[in-house]
Amino acid sequence: MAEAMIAPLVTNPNIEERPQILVNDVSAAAVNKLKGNFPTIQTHSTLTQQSVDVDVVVVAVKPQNCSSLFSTLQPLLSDSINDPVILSICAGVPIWQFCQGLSTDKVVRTMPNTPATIQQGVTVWTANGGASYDGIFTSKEVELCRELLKSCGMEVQVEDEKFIDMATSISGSGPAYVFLLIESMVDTAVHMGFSREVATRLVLQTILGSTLYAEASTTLHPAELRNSVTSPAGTTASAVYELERGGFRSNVSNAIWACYRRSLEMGGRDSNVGPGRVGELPSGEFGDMK
Ligand SMILES: NC(=O)C1=CN([C@@H]2O[C@H](COP(=O)(O)OP(=O)(O)OC[C@H]3O[C@@H](n4cnc5c(N)ncnc54)[C@H](OP(=O)(O)O)[C@@H]3O)[C@@H](O)[C@H]2O)C=CC1
Ligand SMILES: O=C(O)[C@@H]1CCC=N1
Repeated sequence: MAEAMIAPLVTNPNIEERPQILVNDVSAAAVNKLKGNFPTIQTHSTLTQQSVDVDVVVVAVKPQNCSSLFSTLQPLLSDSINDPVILSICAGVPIWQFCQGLSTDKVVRTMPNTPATIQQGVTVWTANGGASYDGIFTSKEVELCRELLKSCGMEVQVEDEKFIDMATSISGSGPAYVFLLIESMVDTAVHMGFSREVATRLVLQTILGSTLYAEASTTLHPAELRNSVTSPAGTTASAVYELERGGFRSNVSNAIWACYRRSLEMGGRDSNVGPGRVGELPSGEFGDMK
């Protein structure tokens, strides 16, 4: 995911002042791949003081690697001359764990997605403190984070951390649901006899065109757009009947709830939530997240 966020910073022609990017990754293969794709960035396989004397430290390790990263990063941060903002993209890991592990309050939690690679991502984010972050960050620091996230596409700032776990299940993991739909449609078209190339073109343009059409028709409910495709006694009605019979809507909904539960679970929270479950949805107010 870090690579998806670096790409627009290096390649977006609309960025006037390119930031200096230092990347640290314990995986030599990951470092080599990044260096190969983006020769202008600096890469290191061990963290150095130089890596943290920056404005923003983006933490993009897997959630299960956070505590080991914290033990290496914390001493460097306490010696840092810059007191950088820590911007996490880690699914599930709550802000308080970063504050505790890194001895800083300057933590921004985000949930980006991979279309960032082509500046078509959406990132949901919040700064520690929510609406009252101003005792923790300067407005310049918050705006710097916003600019960084904007380079990846759309950014949506939320005031309550609970929305980050929810966004993980919609926009963070969402591209995988769409890619699975693409794969299913293409494979069926190939099964029918289309070449893979034509099948892929038909499916991608159908999804892209439908998305742009829905975006241009915000006064219409998606059901109205669907109804306008569905001729009486026609082909679409037969397809939609089978999708509904197979539980399409509830499958999508169950998948999203499962994703959300996993995000809560990874943050050590009560994850027995959702339809038919007894757990309470997180209230999510800052200070109430532990
Ligand atoms: N993939 C996605 O679409 C999205 C991912 N995220 C979040 O982004 C984070 C990264 O996910 P993803 O990019 O898929 O994972 P990857 O495993 O591809 O990337 C993480 C990289 O961090 C390296 N690493 C592990 N420990 C350390 C350490 N202590 N210091 C430096 N580098 C380290 C890993 O090396 P090694 O492989 O050797 O462990 C790996 O190269 C996760 O927290 C995830 O929740 C958020 C939104 C979307
Ligand atoms: O699968 C994951 O855990 C990460 C977080 C959101 C998308 N990918």
